[in-house]
Amino acid sequence: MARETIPVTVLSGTLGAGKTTVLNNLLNTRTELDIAVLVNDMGEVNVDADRVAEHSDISEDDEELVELSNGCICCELRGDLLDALAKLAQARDFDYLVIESTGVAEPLPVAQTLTMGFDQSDLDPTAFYEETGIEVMDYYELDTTVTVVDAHQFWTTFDSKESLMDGDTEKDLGNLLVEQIEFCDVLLLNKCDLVDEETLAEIEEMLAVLQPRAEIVRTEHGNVDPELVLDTGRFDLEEASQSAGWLQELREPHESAEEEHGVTSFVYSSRRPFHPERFAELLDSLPTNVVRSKGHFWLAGRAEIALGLNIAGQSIRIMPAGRWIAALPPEEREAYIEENPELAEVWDKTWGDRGTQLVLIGTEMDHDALRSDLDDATLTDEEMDADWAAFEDRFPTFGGEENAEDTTEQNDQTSEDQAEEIGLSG
Ligand SMILES: Nc1nc2c(ncn2[C@@H]2O[C@H](COP(=O)(O)OP(=O)(O)OP(=O)(O)O)[C@@H](O)[C@H]2O)c(=O)[nH]1
Repeated sequence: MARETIPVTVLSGTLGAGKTTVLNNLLNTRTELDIAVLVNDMGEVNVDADRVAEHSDISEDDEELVELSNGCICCELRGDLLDALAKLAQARDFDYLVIESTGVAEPLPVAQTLTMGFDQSDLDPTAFYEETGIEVMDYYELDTTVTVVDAHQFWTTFDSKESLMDGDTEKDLGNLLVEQIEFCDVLLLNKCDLVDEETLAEIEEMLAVLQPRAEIVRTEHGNVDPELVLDTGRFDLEEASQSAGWLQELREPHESAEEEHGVTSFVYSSRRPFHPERFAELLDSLPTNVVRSKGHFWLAGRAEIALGLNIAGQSIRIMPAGRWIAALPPEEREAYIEENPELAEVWDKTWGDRGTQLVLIGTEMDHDALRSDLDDATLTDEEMDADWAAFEDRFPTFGGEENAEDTTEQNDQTSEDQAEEIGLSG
């Protein structure tokens, strides 16, 4: 069967969710596809690759089993990933590639690496690429991104403050889980044998709100019908990047009806700034049934930039979310408003575009109580007239807050780099 490009499935999922088990199942299930495998492991010894070799027809000496160890393919090994795949495609004939990423990998950068290659990405070209000019997209096409979710650990992951080191970066487990859920085409809810029906239904409800686009499939011991994860043609970078539930909710806010298991989402909007101390206290004591929150907010005393909020389980991250249009030099501001006439509708005479928009997703949330708590954290009429700079402010400050450049877009992919975990309670 002659193909122009080799389709690729990427398996993500937190540590121990069952990625290797799924992979072994795929390799052992009779399919007419000749599958090559790339396994990424953080350690020096690629344990997962050993287990794939042990449990399938692919041997470790086989060129169709590629190991990338000692790092993560979503960060420091991105260039190595491109090289390894290009070399693999040159050396061997096969129909399909499955990549098992480490439990700490973020799926978006892996997908970007595979779809953009060296030419369009910020990666330094490797010697192999300089020499051959061969790009990974010449051979491959990302077909399906799959996230394996551990049903047994699901709620505990959100309740814990555990984090893992990925190289020099500390990654919070709740955050990783949410990122992996929010960026994928298929969600495998694995380890269903360990969880009762009620809990499974509750998790499924949450998954569907966090990621409305993905197909959700229950599995036990990674047993999945290959047709659901191989050659589905489901992947689309643009769609996948825009598919997170919180993003859709921000675009088209609606009060979601309570489902059977109480999972809901809503958008909180306000045109008053938060009082830094009261808002910090509120975040400190946020009920644990708020599982996810995302958006930007206006903090009194921060006239230049919007701050971004990223809550996943117990992890709260604050990052710069872009410069207020109102804080741009007059000429730029006017040019921007001219290009975006819809801004006129929300423009406030005094404060311009400053305001707050947050999506909250959770189980059995009391929307009215949360809205009222959030309202109470905004400035009172009296405080509106006070000196905002005098308020106690525990929120992080960011480089360039005085003269932030080119951040008119509410783009948290770049600002995630500057994200700070706020140790509000500590
Ligand atoms: N009870 C039960 N155990 C499972 C299931 N799926 C996997 N396991 C077990 O869970 C453990 C972790 O599974 P792996 O497949 O290694 O998970 P992984 O995601 O590859 O783990 P890392 O590579 O360490 O991130 C193994 O002991 C599996 O046998 C399941 O559906 N039910």
